[in-house]
Amino acid sequence: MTRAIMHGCNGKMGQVITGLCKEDPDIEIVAGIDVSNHIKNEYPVYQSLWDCKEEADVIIDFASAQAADVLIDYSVQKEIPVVICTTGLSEEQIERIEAAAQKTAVLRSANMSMGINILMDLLKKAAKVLAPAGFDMEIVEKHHNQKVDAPSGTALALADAMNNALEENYEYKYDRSQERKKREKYEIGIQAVRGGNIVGEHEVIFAGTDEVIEFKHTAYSKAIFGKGAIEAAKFLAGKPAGFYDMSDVIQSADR
Ligand SMILES: NC(=O)c1ccc[n+]([C@@H]2O[C@H](COP(=O)([O-])OP(=O)(O)OC[C@H]3O[C@@H](n4cnc5c(N)ncnc54)[C@H](O)[C@@H]3O)[C@@H](O)[C@H]2O)c1
Ligand SMILES: O=C(O)C1=N[C@H](C(=O)O)CCC1
Repeated sequence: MTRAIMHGCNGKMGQVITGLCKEDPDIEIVAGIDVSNHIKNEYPVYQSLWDCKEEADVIIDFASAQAADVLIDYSVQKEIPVVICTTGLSEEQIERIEAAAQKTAVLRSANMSMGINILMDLLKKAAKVLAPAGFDMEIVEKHHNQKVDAPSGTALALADAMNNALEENYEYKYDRSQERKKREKYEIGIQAVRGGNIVGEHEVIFAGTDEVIEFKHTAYSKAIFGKGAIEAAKFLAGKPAGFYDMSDVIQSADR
Protein backbone atom coordinates (compact mmCIF):
# COMPACT_ATOMS: atom_id res chain seq x y z
CA MET A 1 0.00 0.00 0.00
CA THR A 2 1.43 3.38 -1.07
CA ARG A 3 0.84 6.24 1.39
CA ALA A 4 0.47 9.56 -0.40
CA ILE A 5 0.25 13.22 0.58
CA MET A 6 -2.03 15.11 -1.81
CA HIS A 7 -0.58 18.59 -2.37
CA GLY A 8 -3.38 20.88 -3.62
CA CYS A 9 -5.99 18.41 -2.33
CA ASN A 10 -8.96 20.82 -2.52
CA GLY A 11 -8.42 21.80 -6.14
CA LYS A 12 -10.03 20.21 -9.20
CA MET A 13 -7.28 17.64 -9.72
CA GLY A 14 -6.79 17.07 -5.98
CA GLN A 15 -10.45 16.07 -5.73
CA VAL A 16 -10.32 13.85 -8.84
CA ILE A 17 -7.39 11.98 -7.28
CA THR A 18 -9.12 11.80 -3.90
CA GLY A 19 -12.06 10.05 -5.61
CA LEU A 20 -9.84 7.66 -7.59
CA CYS A 21 -7.78 6.69 -4.50
CA LYS A 22 -10.97 5.73 -2.61
CA GLU A 23 -11.56 3.01 -5.21
CA ASP A 24 -7.94 1.81 -5.28
CA PRO A 25 -6.79 -0.63 -2.55
CA ASP A 26 -3.10 -0.07 -3.42
CA ILE A 27 -2.90 3.63 -2.53
CA GLU A 28 -4.15 5.75 0.36
CA ILE A 29 -4.09 9.52 0.80
CA VAL A 30 -2.85 9.93 4.40
CA ALA A 31 -2.95 13.75 4.38
CA GLY A 32 -3.76 16.68 2.16
CA ILE A 33 -2.21 20.12 1.86
CA ASP A 34 -4.18 23.14 0.72
CA VAL A 35 -4.43 26.84 1.54
CA SER A 36 -8.17 26.65 0.91
CA ASN A 37 -10.38 24.71 3.33
CA HIS A 38 -13.80 24.78 1.63
CA ILE A 39 -13.97 20.98 1.23
CA LYS A 40 -14.37 18.23 3.87
CA ASN A 41 -12.04 15.31 3.22
CA GLU A 42 -11.72 11.94 4.93
CA TYR A 43 -8.03 12.64 5.59
CA PRO A 44 -6.47 15.47 7.63
CA VAL A 45 -5.70 18.65 5.67
CA TYR A 46 -2.93 21.10 6.55
CA GLN A 47 -2.23 24.58 5.21
CA SER A 48 1.49 23.87 4.94
CA LEU A 49 3.54 20.75 4.28
CA TRP A 50 5.65 21.61 7.32
CA ASP A 51 2.60 21.13 9.60
CA CYS A 52 1.90 17.63 8.25
CA LYS A 53 2.30 14.94 10.93
CA GLU A 54 1.59 11.83 8.84
CA GLU A 55 4.35 9.62 7.41
CA ALA A 56 4.13 9.12 3.64
CA ASP A 57 5.92 7.30 0.81
CA VAL A 58 5.23 9.91 -1.87
CA ILE A 59 3.76 13.36 -2.53
CA ILE A 60 1.42 13.98 -5.47
CA ASP A 61 1.41 17.64 -6.47
CA PHE A 62 -1.33 19.48 -8.36
CA ALA A 63 -1.24 22.90 -6.66
CA SER A 64 0.25 26.13 -8.00
CA ALA A 65 3.60 27.45 -9.16
CA GLN A 66 3.72 29.63 -6.01
CA ALA A 67 3.63 26.47 -3.88
CA ALA A 68 6.48 24.75 -5.73
CA ASP A 69 9.44 26.18 -3.75
CA VAL A 70 8.18 24.92 -0.39
CA LEU A 71 7.29 21.60 -2.00
CA ILE A 72 10.83 21.15 -3.35
CA ASP A 73 12.47 22.12 -0.01
CA TYR A 74 10.19 19.77 1.91
CA SER A 75 10.65 16.74 -0.33
CA VAL A 76 14.45 17.20 -0.33
CA GLN A 77 14.71 17.65 3.45
CA LYS A 78 12.36 14.75 4.21
CA GLU A 79 13.70 12.69 1.27
CA ILE A 80 10.15 11.94 0.12
CA PRO A 81 9.67 11.10 -3.57
CA VAL A 82 7.51 13.68 -5.32
CA VAL A 83 5.35 13.57 -8.45
CA ILE A 84 5.19 17.16 -9.73
CA CYS A 85 2.26 17.80 -12.07
CA THR A 86 1.82 21.55 -11.57
CA THR A 87 2.53 23.62 -14.70
CA GLY A 88 3.55 27.24 -15.22
CA LEU A 89 6.80 26.81 -13.24
CA SER A 90 9.62 29.31 -13.83
CA GLU A 91 12.98 28.35 -15.38
CA GLU A 92 14.52 28.81 -11.94
CA GLN A 93 12.00 26.45 -10.34
CA ILE A 94 12.66 23.83 -13.02
CA GLU A 95 16.40 24.08 -12.31
CA ARG A 96 15.71 23.68 -8.56
CA ILE A 97 13.62 20.59 -9.29
CA GLU A 98 16.46 19.10 -11.35
CA ALA A 99 18.88 19.78 -8.47
CA ALA A 100 16.42 18.24 -5.98
CA ALA A 101 16.50 15.02 -8.01
CA GLN A 102 20.06 14.48 -6.78
CA LYS A 103 18.67 14.13 -3.24
CA THR A 104 15.29 12.46 -3.73
CA ALA A 105 13.21 10.77 -6.44
CA VAL A 106 11.40 13.35 -8.58
CA LEU A 107 9.01 12.78 -11.45
CA ARG A 108 7.85 15.90 -13.27
CA SER A 109 5.44 15.75 -16.15
CA ALA A 110 3.24 18.49 -17.60
CA ASN A 111 0.79 15.85 -18.72
CA MET A 112 0.10 12.56 -16.93
CA SER A 113 -2.06 11.02 -19.68
CA MET A 114 -0.89 7.96 -21.57
CA GLY A 115 -1.94 9.51 -24.90
CA ILE A 116 0.16 12.67 -24.64
CA ASN A 117 3.21 10.70 -23.56
CA ILE A 118 2.86 8.36 -26.55
CA LEU A 119 2.29 11.40 -28.79
CA MET A 120 5.60 12.89 -27.61
CA ASP A 121 7.44 9.87 -28.96
CA LEU A 122 5.60 10.04 -32.29
CA LEU A 123 6.39 13.76 -32.61
CA LYS A 124 10.11 13.19 -32.12
CA LYS A 125 10.07 10.79 -35.05
CA ALA A 126 7.83 13.00 -37.21
CA ALA A 127 9.89 16.15 -36.55
CA LYS A 128 13.14 14.43 -37.50
CA VAL A 129 11.75 13.56 -40.93
CA LEU A 130 9.39 16.45 -41.65
CA ALA A 131 11.32 19.51 -40.42
CA PRO A 132 14.34 18.88 -42.68
CA ALA A 133 11.88 18.30 -45.55
CA GLY A 134 10.65 21.89 -45.07
CA PHE A 135 7.50 21.38 -42.96
CA ASP A 136 6.70 24.21 -40.50
CA MET A 137 5.66 23.16 -36.97
CA GLU A 138 2.84 24.88 -35.08
CA ILE A 139 1.00 23.95 -31.88
CA VAL A 140 -2.51 25.03 -30.87
CA GLU A 141 -3.73 24.19 -27.37
CA LYS A 142 -7.19 24.72 -25.85
CA HIS A 143 -8.15 24.65 -22.16
CA HIS A 144 -10.90 25.75 -19.76
CA ASN A 145 -11.38 29.34 -18.64
CA GLN A 146 -10.04 28.64 -15.10
CA LYS A 147 -6.51 27.87 -16.27
CA VAL A 148 -3.97 30.50 -15.16
CA ASP A 149 -0.87 29.55 -17.15
CA ALA A 150 -0.45 29.90 -20.91
CA PRO A 151 0.69 28.27 -23.02
CA SER A 152 -0.01 24.95 -21.34
CA GLY A 153 2.84 22.95 -19.86
CA THR A 154 1.91 20.21 -22.32
CA ALA A 155 2.28 22.49 -25.35
CA LEU A 156 5.76 23.43 -24.13
CA ALA A 157 6.63 19.78 -23.50
CA LEU A 158 5.47 18.82 -27.02
CA ALA A 159 7.56 21.65 -28.49
CA ASP A 160 10.54 20.52 -26.37
CA ALA A 161 10.15 16.95 -27.63
CA MET A 162 10.33 18.14 -31.26
CA ASN A 163 13.09 20.66 -30.56
CA ASN A 164 15.22 18.05 -28.73
CA ALA A 165 14.91 15.73 -31.71
CA LEU A 166 16.12 18.63 -33.89
CA GLU A 167 19.16 19.43 -31.72
CA GLU A 168 17.55 22.46 -29.99
CA ASN A 169 17.77 24.65 -33.10
CA TYR A 170 14.24 26.06 -32.85
CA GLU A 171 12.81 29.12 -31.06
CA TYR A 172 9.27 29.27 -29.70
CA LYS A 173 6.97 31.98 -31.06
CA TYR A 174 3.99 32.84 -28.82
CA ASP A 175 2.65 36.00 -30.39
CA ARG A 176 2.72 37.17 -34.00
CA SER A 177 0.71 40.35 -33.46
CA GLN A 178 3.64 42.62 -32.60
CA GLU A 179 5.60 42.51 -35.84
CA ARG A 180 5.10 42.54 -39.61
CA LYS A 181 7.36 39.81 -40.93
CA LYS A 182 7.22 36.38 -42.48
CA ARG A 183 7.54 33.27 -40.42
CA GLU A 184 11.12 32.19 -39.72
CA LYS A 185 12.15 28.66 -40.67
CA TYR A 186 13.58 27.75 -37.27
CA GLU A 187 10.57 28.51 -35.11
CA ILE A 188 7.75 26.56 -33.49
CA GLY A 189 4.58 28.62 -33.13
CA ILE A 190 2.55 28.00 -29.95
CA GLN A 191 -0.97 29.43 -29.53
CA ALA A 192 -3.31 29.17 -26.53
CA VAL A 193 -7.13 29.24 -26.55
CA ARG A 194 -9.15 29.51 -23.29
CA GLY A 195 -12.87 28.90 -22.88
CA GLY A 196 -15.69 27.10 -21.08
CA ASN A 197 -14.78 23.78 -19.51
CA ILE A 198 -12.52 22.35 -22.25
CA VAL A 199 -10.49 19.70 -20.42
CA GLY A 200 -7.52 19.89 -22.78
CA GLU A 201 -6.78 19.76 -26.50
CA HIS A 202 -3.41 19.77 -28.21
CA GLU A 203 -3.01 19.97 -31.96
CA VAL A 204 0.42 19.75 -33.57
CA ILE A 205 0.51 20.85 -37.18
CA PHE A 206 3.24 20.05 -39.69
CA ALA A 207 2.55 22.34 -42.64
CA GLY A 208 4.45 21.69 -45.86
CA THR A 209 4.00 22.74 -49.46
CA ASP A 210 0.56 21.59 -50.62
CA GLU A 211 0.18 19.14 -47.72
CA VAL A 212 -0.46 19.26 -43.97
CA ILE A 213 -0.10 16.54 -41.33
CA GLU A 214 -1.91 17.04 -38.00
CA PHE A 215 -1.60 15.17 -34.71
CA LYS A 216 -4.34 15.79 -32.17
CA HIS A 217 -4.94 14.71 -28.58
CA THR A 218 -8.22 15.44 -26.82
CA ALA A 219 -8.74 14.90 -23.10
CA TYR A 220 -12.42 14.17 -22.38
CA SER A 221 -11.99 13.94 -18.60
CA LYS A 222 -9.53 14.95 -15.90
CA ALA A 223 -9.50 11.31 -14.76
CA ILE A 224 -6.84 10.53 -17.40
CA PHE A 225 -4.43 12.87 -15.58
CA GLY A 226 -5.46 11.51 -12.17
CA LYS A 227 -4.96 7.87 -13.16
CA GLY A 228 -1.53 8.67 -14.61
CA ALA A 229 -0.52 10.55 -11.45
CA ILE A 230 -1.57 7.62 -9.23
CA GLU A 231 0.40 5.17 -11.36
CA ALA A 232 3.39 7.52 -11.22
CA ALA A 233 3.10 7.77 -7.40
CA LYS A 234 3.03 3.98 -6.99
CA PHE A 235 6.03 3.71 -9.34
CA LEU A 236 8.06 6.43 -7.59
CA ALA A 237 7.53 5.35 -3.95
CA GLY A 238 10.72 3.68 -2.73
CA LYS A 239 12.77 4.69 -5.80
CA PRO A 240 16.30 6.07 -5.30
CA ALA A 241 17.09 9.75 -5.93
CA GLY A 242 16.92 10.65 -9.59
CA PHE A 243 14.85 12.39 -12.22
CA TYR A 244 12.08 10.28 -13.70
CA ASP A 245 9.35 10.93 -16.24
CA MET A 246 6.17 9.28 -17.50
CA SER A 247 8.08 7.20 -20.03
CA ASP A 248 9.65 5.37 -17.03
CA VAL A 249 6.18 4.64 -15.65
CA ILE A 250 4.86 3.44 -19.02
CA GLN A 251 7.93 1.22 -19.58
CA SER A 252 7.62 -0.30 -16.08
CA ALA A 253 3.97 -1.21 -16.82
CA ASP A 254 4.97 -2.87 -20.13
CA ARG A 255 7.28 -5.36 -18.40
N1 LIG B 1 0.41 17.32 -15.30
C1 LIG B 1 -0.88 17.14 -15.63
O1 LIG B 1 -1.27 16.12 -16.22
C2 LIG B 1 -1.88 18.19 -15.22
C3 LIG B 1 -3.25 17.96 -15.41
C4 LIG B 1 -4.15 18.90 -14.94
C5 LIG B 1 -3.69 20.02 -14.28
N2 LIG B 1 -2.36 20.23 -14.15
C6 LIG B 1 -1.82 21.38 -13.43
O2 LIG B 1 -2.03 21.15 -12.04
C7 LIG B 1 -2.21 22.41 -11.37
C8 LIG B 1 -3.52 22.37 -10.58
O3 LIG B 1 -4.60 22.22 -11.46
P1 LIG B 1 -6.12 22.25 -10.93
O4 LIG B 1 -6.96 22.34 -12.14
O5 LIG B 1 -6.35 21.21 -9.94
O6 LIG B 1 -6.11 23.71 -10.23
P2 LIG B 1 -7.02 24.23 -9.03
O7 LIG B 1 -6.82 25.71 -9.00
O8 LIG B 1 -8.40 23.69 -9.14
O9 LIG B 1 -6.35 23.57 -7.73
C9 LIG B 1 -5.15 23.99 -7.15
C10 LIG B 1 -5.27 23.82 -5.64
O10 LIG B 1 -4.01 24.14 -5.06
C11 LIG B 1 -4.23 24.95 -3.93
N3 LIG B 1 -3.05 25.78 -3.68
C12 LIG B 1 -2.66 26.89 -4.35
N4 LIG B 1 -1.55 27.42 -3.78
C13 LIG B 1 -1.23 26.60 -2.75
C14 LIG B 1 -0.18 26.62 -1.77
N5 LIG B 1 0.76 27.60 -1.77
N6 LIG B 1 -0.14 25.61 -0.85
C15 LIG B 1 -1.10 24.64 -0.85
N7 LIG B 1 -2.13 24.60 -1.73
C16 LIG B 1 -2.18 25.56 -2.67
C17 LIG B 1 -5.45 25.78 -4.27
O11 LIG B 1 -6.09 26.27 -3.08
C18 LIG B 1 -6.31 24.78 -5.01
O12 LIG B 1 -7.19 24.10 -4.15
C19 LIG B 1 -2.16 23.46 -12.48
O13 LIG B 1 -0.84 23.97 -12.56
C20 LIG B 1 -2.49 22.69 -13.74
O14 LIG B 1 -1.98 23.27 -14.91
C21 LIG B 1 -1.45 19.34 -14.60
O1 LIG C 1 -6.34 21.80 -16.66
C1 LIG C 1 -5.14 22.12 -16.72
O2 LIG C 1 -4.70 23.14 -16.16
C2 LIG C 1 -4.19 21.26 -17.45
N1 LIG C 1 -2.92 21.56 -17.38
C3 LIG C 1 -1.85 20.81 -17.95
C4 LIG C 1 -1.02 21.67 -18.88
O3 LIG C 1 -0.82 22.87 -18.61
O4 LIG C 1 -0.51 21.16 -19.87
C5 LIG C 1 -2.27 19.52 -18.57
C6 LIG C 1 -3.64 19.54 -19.16
C7 LIG C 1 -4.69 20.08 -18.18
